[in-house]
Amino acid sequence: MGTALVYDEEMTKYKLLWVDPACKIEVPERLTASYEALVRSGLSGRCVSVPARQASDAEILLVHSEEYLEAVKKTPYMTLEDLKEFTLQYGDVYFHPNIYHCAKLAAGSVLQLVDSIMTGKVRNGIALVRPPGHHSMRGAANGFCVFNNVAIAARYAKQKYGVKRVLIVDWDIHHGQGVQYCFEDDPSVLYFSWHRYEHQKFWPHLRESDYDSVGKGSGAGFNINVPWNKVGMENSDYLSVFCHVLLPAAYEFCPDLVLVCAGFDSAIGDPEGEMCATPDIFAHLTHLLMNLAGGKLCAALEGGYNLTSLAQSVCQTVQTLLGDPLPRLANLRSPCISALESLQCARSAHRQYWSFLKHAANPPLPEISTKPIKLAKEEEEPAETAEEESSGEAKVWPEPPQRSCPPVCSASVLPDDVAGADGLKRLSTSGALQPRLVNKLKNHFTKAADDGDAVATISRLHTLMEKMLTNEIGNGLALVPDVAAATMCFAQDLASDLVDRVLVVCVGNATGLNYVTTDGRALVVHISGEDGEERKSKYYIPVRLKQGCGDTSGFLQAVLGLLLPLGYEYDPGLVLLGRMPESGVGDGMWQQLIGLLRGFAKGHTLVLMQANEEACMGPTASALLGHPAAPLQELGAPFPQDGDALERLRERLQADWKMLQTTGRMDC
Ligand SMILES: CC(O)(O)NCCCCN
Ligand SMILES: [Zn+2]
Repeated sequence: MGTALVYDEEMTKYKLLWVDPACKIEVPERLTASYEALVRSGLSGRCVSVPARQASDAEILLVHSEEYLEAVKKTPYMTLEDLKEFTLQYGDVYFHPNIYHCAKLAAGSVLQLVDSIMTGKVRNGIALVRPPGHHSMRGAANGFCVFNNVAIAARYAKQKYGVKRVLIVDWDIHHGQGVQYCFEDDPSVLYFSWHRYEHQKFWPHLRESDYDSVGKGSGAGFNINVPWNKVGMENSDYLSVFCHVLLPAAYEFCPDLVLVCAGFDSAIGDPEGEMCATPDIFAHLTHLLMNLAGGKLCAALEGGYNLTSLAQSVCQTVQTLLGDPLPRLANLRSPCISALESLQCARSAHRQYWSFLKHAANPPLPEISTKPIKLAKEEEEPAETAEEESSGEAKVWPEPPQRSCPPVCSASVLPDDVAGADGLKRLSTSGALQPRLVNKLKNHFTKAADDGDAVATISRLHTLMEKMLTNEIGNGLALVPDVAAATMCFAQDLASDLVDRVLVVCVGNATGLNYVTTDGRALVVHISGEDGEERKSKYYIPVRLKQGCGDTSGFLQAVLGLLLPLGYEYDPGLVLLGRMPESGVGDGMWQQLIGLLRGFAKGHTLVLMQANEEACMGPTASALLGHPAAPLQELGAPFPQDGDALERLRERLQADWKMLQTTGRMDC
């Protein structure tokens, strides 16, 4: 199934008609720059074009009051003076004779997206709209927003399609207080927002934007705020919050639909956010949400005021929605102290509501100051767009890397003709495999299995990997006689000769995985139900689930809170996933694991399975081909001792692995 793109140039036909420094950045060019970049890159041609439509009164009234709607209805007939007068009653927003029409189109566009996804016409999609929506409230416009496009879409999906649980992820750099107010007592909508806050010194200066606003009444726990108290946040800060807060909660919530308040003012170069995360981060943020809700993801444009980073970020998002391999995020740095404090505060505030946080450390939280706030300097003279910025140095960043389209045959089980015993000889004569390597492999393998099929296996694996690294195939699946032996020898000999770093993930009990990985050429994470070999090096990480890999919630916590952050920090050139016989891992969890691992190494994943596991071939190949993983059943809490052990392991490892940190010094 495809990716929908909703865009209508009518939504460019309104603009600021008077002087207002706070609103000058919200210009029609935001939409044209985004759309034209999608056209130029060929991405719009790969999407299913879905027409915009006007939201009806009834649909708008799902969120807004009648008096507010009636008031906005009058604006098309107002004089310029009346429009200015009308605007004064709201904050940082402007009206225009055509904005009511565009606001109905913006809201209706997101509803069109919801229809296309819920009726199975497409898998996912994005609506390029303005005016944005997430600040607008039941009875008020605010922050360039008139109708709350995403809040209306959430209510619409529940009413029309009986959707039980909606996840709203708001990666815009401003707090969508309109969305928070709409659902704060509603446990069927989980709202997650990060936002520039600077201890309330940044617009909209709301005390309820802080991390301790967790929702009210039966909605307690279903509102997650992560305030950024400093500017300059980077990719690693964003990914840490996804891995250690959003994703565990999102999977535990188990949504039927994911809506994204896709604001790109959180990207580098944006005058509002002043953050340093690069446009390719949105490829990963999108990817990390795409295995939820069976892939039903609907993104709606919110903010984004640097036309260059906005357009690049939109393209990165759409290209991921289309299923293309992700760019590698090179040299992630450690999350900064301020980000770790925000992460820690959000986790502590939600500890009582989420089982994944049950065993999280619980240090005392800093006092939230009650003294009156001094507005940040830009409140007097708001920042100009990055292009026009004369004073400050204009931010520069590298063009996001090219992302090759996935090769046609993206998952491949090598035909047997390569498997012949002479396979290796051919490889060695072809020079593909240095003779010394042949001997090394042979003596490794001959111990493990009889000479014939061992050699055959090696040649098969090598061919698969070669094809991957030349991008002839995206990823691969190999059935081998002995997964443990194949994985071991592959990691130590085969792969490390062809890529600089191999992430090896072993699932299930296995003996003899005696990895000696001290040089960092391979990072081995072994998730099993038994005690692995004790940790010899930073690069061998046994993760033990006392309940075994069949315990999906424990397994998922290990994947989200350990494996993902490790993988991002390690940044492998290849991922090797070995499924040991009788691993006990469920198909759904197995598909989620493959889906998430595709985010590394530009999707180059090689899966090794025991030859006799035909039953698992289908689900594995489906996941390798990028089909969304089957939604997991509602997750119970991880078994106490596993939850606790995983938290203790994470705390022990964070000295070596910065992306595992979740606490800063609490001196804020
Ligand atoms: C949609 C949005 O979140 O980007 N609006 C930002 C309004 C800023 C007003 N100072
Ligand atoms: Zn914003």
